[in-house]
Amino acid sequence: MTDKLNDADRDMMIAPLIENGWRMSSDRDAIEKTFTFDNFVEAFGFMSKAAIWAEKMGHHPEWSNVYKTVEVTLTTHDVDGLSELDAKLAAKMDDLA
Ligand SMILES: C[C@H](O)[C@H](O)[C@H]1CNC2=NC(N)=NC(=O)C2=N1
Repeated sequence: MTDKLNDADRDMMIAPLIENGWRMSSDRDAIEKTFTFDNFVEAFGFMSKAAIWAEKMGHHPEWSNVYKTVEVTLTTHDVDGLSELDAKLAAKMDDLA
């Protein structure tokens, strides 16, 4: 099982994501990002591609979609907080968007 990130890991893996539009959740150990696309088809296309990666990784986002906006929250339920898997999935989502 993956471990919860320590402070040094957070500086290395989470800080760059924060620079790139991710934010810390205000109420739990999770990161969040709002992705905005040109239209619904682009938003849903992003979700389809991200879903395939998530399944491949065995690590799944909490997310919702309204028209061209996708709200994403990443955390690792197994450790009740952020793990390396969240950092990896966040970086992959940034690549796909
Ligand atoms: C057995 C399976 O790999 C686990 O239940 C995975 C599935 N996807 C998951 N996704 C997330 N976000 N957190 C988890 O702890 C988690 N656990």
